[in-house]
Amino acid sequence: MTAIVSIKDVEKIYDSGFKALDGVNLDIAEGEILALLGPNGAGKTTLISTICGIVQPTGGSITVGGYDVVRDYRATRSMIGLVPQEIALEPFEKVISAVSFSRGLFGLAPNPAHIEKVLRDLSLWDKKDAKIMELSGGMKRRVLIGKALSHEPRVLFLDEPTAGVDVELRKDMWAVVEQLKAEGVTIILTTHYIEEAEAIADRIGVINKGQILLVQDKADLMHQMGRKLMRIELQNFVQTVPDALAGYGLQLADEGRSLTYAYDTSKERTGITKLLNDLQAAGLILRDIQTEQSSLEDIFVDLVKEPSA
Ligand SMILES: Nc1ncnc2c1ncn2[C@@H]1O[C@H](COP(=O)(O)OP(=O)(O)OP(=O)(O)O)[C@@H](O)[C@H]1O
Repeated sequence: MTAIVSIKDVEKIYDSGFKALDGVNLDIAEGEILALLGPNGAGKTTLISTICGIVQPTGGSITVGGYDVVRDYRATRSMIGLVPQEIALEPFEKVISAVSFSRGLFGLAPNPAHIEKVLRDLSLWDKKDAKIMELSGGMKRRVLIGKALSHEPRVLFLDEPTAGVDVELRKDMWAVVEQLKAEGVTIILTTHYIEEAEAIADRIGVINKGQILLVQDKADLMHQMGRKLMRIELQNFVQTVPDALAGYGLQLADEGRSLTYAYDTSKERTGITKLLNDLQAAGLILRDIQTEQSSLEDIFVDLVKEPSA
């Protein structure tokens, strides 16, 4: 993997003494969409801010395109577009001026053709002369993306791009992200919405209390989610799993009143039919059967839950 962003042992202790990042290591591949999931206060914004050079890490190092974000700040910042969580726009400004002005901030010459492309891609071209105050919330968010894309960045950070946005607009936003990816932009987004990570990410990272708990290909996670658990309630109690059923990896539950069987729904053969026959042959009578599917949500909740005291 060619990493465009490389984060090594990054730590951030704020002046208050609070440790918001605690030894973060993460490589982000050129052209991927990485979703960072985490509960409130997990450190997502702090992590993005350190990569963008807005917050100084108190330990470790970060490179973007091979340049150090602290030492070579101007070089790295010019490669990055940042769409912040909060909408901070000048209400009386016109859409096209807001987006063009952002490009100027990076010391780049005007490029009306690029600005037009950005506005067209974001379906904002017909609103180019509208004042920001005349736009809907969803359009304002798209203006923020337009500003972040005005200087042709290679890496785009989207901090909670669809917080408080309705389902339809959320899907529009996902389509915009997909299109940017097709153009080769690397995208890192933070989100509270698990379905958002499921819908658009190539990889999913989970962060909690300043630590990365998991970074995995979405496809692998989905595979993990394809695992189901079957709980077989029995009429008769059993003390141990009968030898004849040893090959199934069954677990005793409910003090011998149930057996659980884990299987992979993505496999052609789940083994369920044979197991049910073998249960009968072993003299076990079934009272009920339930199945449970693990989801990304379960995985996420399991990862971030507080250990019980
Ligand atoms: N400037 C600051 N000084 C002190 N503590 C801060 C500062 N900025 C953030 N924090 C703390 O660092 C922790 C991580 O905050 P951060 O905004 O990075 O989390 P987050 O994962 O983005 O949360 P959310 O999902 O709520 O936006 C929080 O406990 C927050 O209170």
